[in-house]
Amino acid sequence: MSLLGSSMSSDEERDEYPDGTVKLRNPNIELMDQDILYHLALGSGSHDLQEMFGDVKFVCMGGTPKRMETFAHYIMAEIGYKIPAGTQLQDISAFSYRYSMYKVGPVLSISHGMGVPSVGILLHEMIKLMYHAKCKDPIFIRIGTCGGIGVEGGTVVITEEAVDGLLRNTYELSVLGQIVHRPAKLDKRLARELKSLADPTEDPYETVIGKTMCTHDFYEGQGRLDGAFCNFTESDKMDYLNKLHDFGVVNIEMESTIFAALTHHAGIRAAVVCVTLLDRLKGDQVNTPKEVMNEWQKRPQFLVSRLIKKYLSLGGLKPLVSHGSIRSPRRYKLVQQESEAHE
Ligand SMILES: O=P(O)(O)O[C@@H]1C[C@H](O)[C@@H](CO)O1
Ligand SMILES: O=c1cc[nH]c(=O)[nH]1
Repeated sequence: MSLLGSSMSSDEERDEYPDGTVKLRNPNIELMDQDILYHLALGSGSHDLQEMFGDVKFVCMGGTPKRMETFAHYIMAEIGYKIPAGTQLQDISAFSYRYSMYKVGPVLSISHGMGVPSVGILLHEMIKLMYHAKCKDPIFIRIGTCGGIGVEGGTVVITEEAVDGLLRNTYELSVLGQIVHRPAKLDKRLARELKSLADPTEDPYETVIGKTMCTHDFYEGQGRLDGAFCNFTESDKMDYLNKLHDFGVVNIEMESTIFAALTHHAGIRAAVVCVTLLDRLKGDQVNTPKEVMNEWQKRPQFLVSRLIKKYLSLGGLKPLVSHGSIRSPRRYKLVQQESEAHE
């Protein structure tokens, strides 16, 4: 059985080796002398990727470098991970000038930029990185922001299903001039587990679970009246947003379909957790003060940290040391079996 369980039914093709390492659905890669992960400033020939990343269990992604640097420092304190005195967390991908990546023991924290193409390039390279590093059962989580539909600003939304602008549970792309569809499936059990980690008595905000619509544009694509162009009326917009609401869409963002589709295609468990910056049924402009929004952006991080600590069974108490002991896959396995026994 895989280390952290699996969302795939037995009749589906599993894209993992039996030991839980990530298998690529691309026969070309293993025939190459080396694989350059260009946008990460890493490569299988230039770096010992297994030594650098072999212990990774959680790959956390979000739009901005600042958010992911903040998350790296936050999770470091939460899991009690120590780096040598006098050193600092380094941006591993700094020289790509594209994405920022921080490693905190078993957790990677990476910025993905805005929109499907940007996160798509990163996902290809991160999935290949997991393969080259022989990571076992990594979990991918997007920690994002979004617009809410019928929920207040500051609400945390866990995606149960990602749909595109036509409300299809799929990621569509063109390959060699042909339209290809990939199911945009997230791990429902992981989503429910995240929801169970919300604390309705302690958290001064709501955490909900529902459908997420992923668009290719922030303005017209999300039915905003305040872009540089707009050919529809306020009433057209409200009809559309109400239709989304009736369909069960709780939030709109710009990465979830490809995030769900590529992780599913790679047999990787994944979740999307976003905070709403506004309720789109009440307006279009994001006008909440920056300090408030910065606070809100930490809310998905709190939830993801609870999940990571649950899997590492730390409760924020047991300190980890850099490398060495943290790499024991056996320990992770025992912890997971215990937590499954309690479900
Ligand atoms: O994770 P982030 O906050 O970047 O996600 C959303 C979707 C777009 O990338 C961006 C639009 O403001 O925010
Ligand atoms: O309304 C919003 C807010 C954040 N991100 C989005 O994609 N849409």
